Amino acid sequence: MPSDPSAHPVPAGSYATSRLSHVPDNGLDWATVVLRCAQMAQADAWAMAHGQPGVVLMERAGAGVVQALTARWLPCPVWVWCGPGNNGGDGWVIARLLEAAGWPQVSVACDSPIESLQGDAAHHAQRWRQARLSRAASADVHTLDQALQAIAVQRAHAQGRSGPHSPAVLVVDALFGAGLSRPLDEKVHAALAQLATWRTGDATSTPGCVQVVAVDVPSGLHGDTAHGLADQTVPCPADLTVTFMAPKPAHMLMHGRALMGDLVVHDIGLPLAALQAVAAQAQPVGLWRRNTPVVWGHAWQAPRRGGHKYHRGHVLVWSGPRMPGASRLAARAAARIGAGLVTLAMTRTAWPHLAGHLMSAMAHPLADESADALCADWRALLASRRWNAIVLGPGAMLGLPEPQADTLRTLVLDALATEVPLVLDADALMAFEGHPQLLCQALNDRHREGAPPSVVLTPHEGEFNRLFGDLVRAEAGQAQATAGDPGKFERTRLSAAMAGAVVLHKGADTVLAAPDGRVMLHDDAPPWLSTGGSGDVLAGFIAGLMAQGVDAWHAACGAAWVHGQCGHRFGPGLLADDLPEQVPGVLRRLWGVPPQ
Ligand SMILES: NC(=O)C1=CN([C@@H]2O[C@H](COP(=O)(O)OP(=O)(O)OC[C@H]3O[C@@H](n4cnc5c(N)ncnc54)[C@H](OP(=O)(O)O)[C@@H]3O)[C@@H](O)[C@H]2O)[C@H](O)CC1
Ligand SMILES: [K+]
Repeated sequence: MPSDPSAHPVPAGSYATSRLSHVPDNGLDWATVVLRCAQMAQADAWAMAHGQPGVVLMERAGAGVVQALTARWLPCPVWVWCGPGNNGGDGWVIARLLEAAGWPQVSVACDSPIESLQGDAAHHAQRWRQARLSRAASADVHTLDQALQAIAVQRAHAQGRSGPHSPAVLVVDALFGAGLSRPLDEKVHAALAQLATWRTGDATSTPGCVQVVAVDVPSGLHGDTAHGLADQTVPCPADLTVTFMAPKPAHMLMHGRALMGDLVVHDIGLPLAALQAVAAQAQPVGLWRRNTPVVWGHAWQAPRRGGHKYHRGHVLVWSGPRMPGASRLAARAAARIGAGLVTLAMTRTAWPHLAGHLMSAMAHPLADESADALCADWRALLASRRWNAIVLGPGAMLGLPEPQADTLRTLVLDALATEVPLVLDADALMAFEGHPQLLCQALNDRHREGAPPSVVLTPHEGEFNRLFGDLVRAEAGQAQATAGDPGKFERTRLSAAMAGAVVLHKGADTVLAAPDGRVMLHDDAPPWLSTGGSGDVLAGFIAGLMAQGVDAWHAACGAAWVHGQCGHRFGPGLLADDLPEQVPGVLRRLWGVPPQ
């Protein structure tokens, strides 16, 4: 046995979604979770308490960065900037392993004296020093100021000779990672900002002449929020970021992702038991998950032989007078995903123009001579039969009796007064702009503590901010006085808790949250989905699933997944109208139905 525990063989291996093929029964796997920084530290602590020394984990972390880095760049001058904690510890490993791999010019900058370092970082700083001394090389450590001066010179000398795989200087940012506890001080921020300027290129240098590898996260970015602390700017984006075991929220949220460059999630060998221990501590709501069929498939089954259309539920879709296309998209989506029957409720004036366009869906005309008449007819329709789900919002407002928002608010509150599962989208949410408490009150009146939620709200970022912005800021501000923006995960979680409803916060990084604290990330939205009407289809998918008896949470997660898959299947040129037509192929694959 080698005497140094960190000299154990390092299992290689980057993050691979192929691990999904052997997930255990509860679906918990490193590849399906998003861990907050504190949870990652818990997993590390568990592993250390169960026989995996911290220095070994650090060795594997550093080796993972070197593996990703050497796969991308040819040997070139490297500066490793080490911070005072374990992020810096990874940096010392990286410097040593790069030199061991034969990289000729590796320099280290650290503003903390080596003697002041603690624990695993101190161990690896000493190992770096010994490795240097054993080769009779200088073990000088530079300050960040000295590093900046040297990089300026190296960069100037290399003008015109750098390329994408051989920058004039490669900087490894190992200053701060998961332990960032306060905003960067001015000097460090300025050094990173200078690096960012060189990286993007300026009057005297070409872009890519200086490139950056971030260890865990670009320094200054908080892993949980994807922002700097107290809303400080994150000074220097990376070309490559290597994090460990599982992505953190910042790696998955769009504005964090944009700062990461290429992302590698490296397996440092923490066992599944460490994750299970963290999950146990996160009960009763569990860990934040990534949206895959593994986590909702059990709640939604293929239609059975012998079933009939009434088993598959009846969806009622509110159709506004002037934008009937939106509600028709939602109706078709609900039917395609399996609802047995779909009815569109529309004003009598719109009825002749619209009813002829409906084939499988039914239409129900409502009086529209006044807001009172319309609302009375709507209430009568709500009470007239056993609806299994309602969609209200797509194209809902334009053309309603004035004041339009007041009329729509009444229609929404009437629907909320029933017990029918409900999707509130677009206009139905915006009708409550300036009155979020009114919506939250009605939602909470219907939501029974301990019962599964029965309403899904589907705002995009703009709608979310207009509806919940102030409430969430106030709530988050009370919890964390100086932390700044709590990030999309936390904002969505807070809104769901306040509303007593599932909130599906749309975007390329859709975050879903339930009132009990469950949080899910849907990070698989292809760019083709950003087209008019795409959200209307999503609302229809959710209602179509709820009509079949799927609870609001699993319906929202399942619908988001189907929506993404439909986008992938169609690809470029997608119109929202195309999405429902992709559902048969998506479901065929999901359920393993053999091709025709
Ligand atoms: N499984 C894994 O993910 C592994 C991760 N590893 C690496 O470890 C870091 C996290 O290490 P940690 O020591 O917890 O944190 P940092 O190195 O990021 O920073 C902590 C030290 O920095 C000080 N600090 C924090 N913010 C600032 C600031 N703005 N300015 C100056 N100094 C700051 C902090 O001081 P305190 O006063 O708050 O104590 C600490 O001294 C993770 O990111 C990975 O890179 C491991 O290698 C193992 C496996
Ligand atoms: K870093």
